[in-house]
Amino acid sequence: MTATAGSVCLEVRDATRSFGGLVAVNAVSFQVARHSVTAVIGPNGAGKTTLFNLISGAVPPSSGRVLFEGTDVTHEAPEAKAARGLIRTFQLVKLFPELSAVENVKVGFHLRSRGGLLAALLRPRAIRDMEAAIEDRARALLHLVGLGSAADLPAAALSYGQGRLLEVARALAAQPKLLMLDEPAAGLNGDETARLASLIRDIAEDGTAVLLIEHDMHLVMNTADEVVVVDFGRKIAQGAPDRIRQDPAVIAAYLG
Ligand SMILES: Nc1ncnc2c1ncn2[C@@H]1O[C@H](COP(=O)(O)OP(=O)(O)OP(=O)(O)O)[C@@H](O)[C@H]1O
Repeated sequence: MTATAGSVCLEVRDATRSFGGLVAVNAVSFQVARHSVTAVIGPNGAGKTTLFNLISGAVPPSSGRVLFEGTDVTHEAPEAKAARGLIRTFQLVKLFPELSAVENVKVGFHLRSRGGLLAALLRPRAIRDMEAAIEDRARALLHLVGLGSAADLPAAALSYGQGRLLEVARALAAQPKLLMLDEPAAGLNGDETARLASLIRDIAEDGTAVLLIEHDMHLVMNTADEVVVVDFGRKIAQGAPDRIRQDPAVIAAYLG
């Protein structure tokens, strides 16, 4: 399957999901380009979380397709998608509270490094080298998200906002090609949101496509290249933030 070759990282085609008589996601199609940030926005209950579940594999679609890097992954489990580089963080922070920040990030490496681990187990020297490389990389990622000085603190000692940033660092450890963020700014203060916005731009510029659900319009307008707007399960608009802000259908959805 080469239909999404080139600059497209993710393609969602006519994704549909019903729950009983309710069509939570209704024939939604869009693409996410490499090096780009795409935001999915919409009123409460519009279908954003269900759409994310269809893409990550947590919920199978009733119909439609999901293509990742040109391959049809519609019916793959979340773990298989993660191994391909489609990585999602969750709305709830699920960190290991007793482990240090750097240990939490190291957990992220194992989301994608299955084959290499067995080979390393057979060679103790290789394990030590690998562990040292992972430690260095984990500390570099903490530095990137602004938690360099908190590397050795237990995750339980971090503020809520720091915990969310730690979760992003852990997701980056898995070397995503596509990073899916569920409401990453929820619960963050203004400074943390500003740091997160610049971090998201850096991640995209480094080559990882970012797809986010976000209610914080300031973050959306400051980070997204492309905004997909859903309402009652349907895509009602798509485009650059400036255009979306003035779109009559979007304004009506939010006022209505
Ligand atoms: N497992 C489920 N069973 C039945 N209905 C569901 C299920 N999951 C979601 N829904 C319904 O699908 C619709 C879309 O929900 P969804 O959570 O995807 O919206 P959302 O845009 O993420 O909302 P919010 O912004 O409030 O998180 C809602 O009407 C919701 O009640």
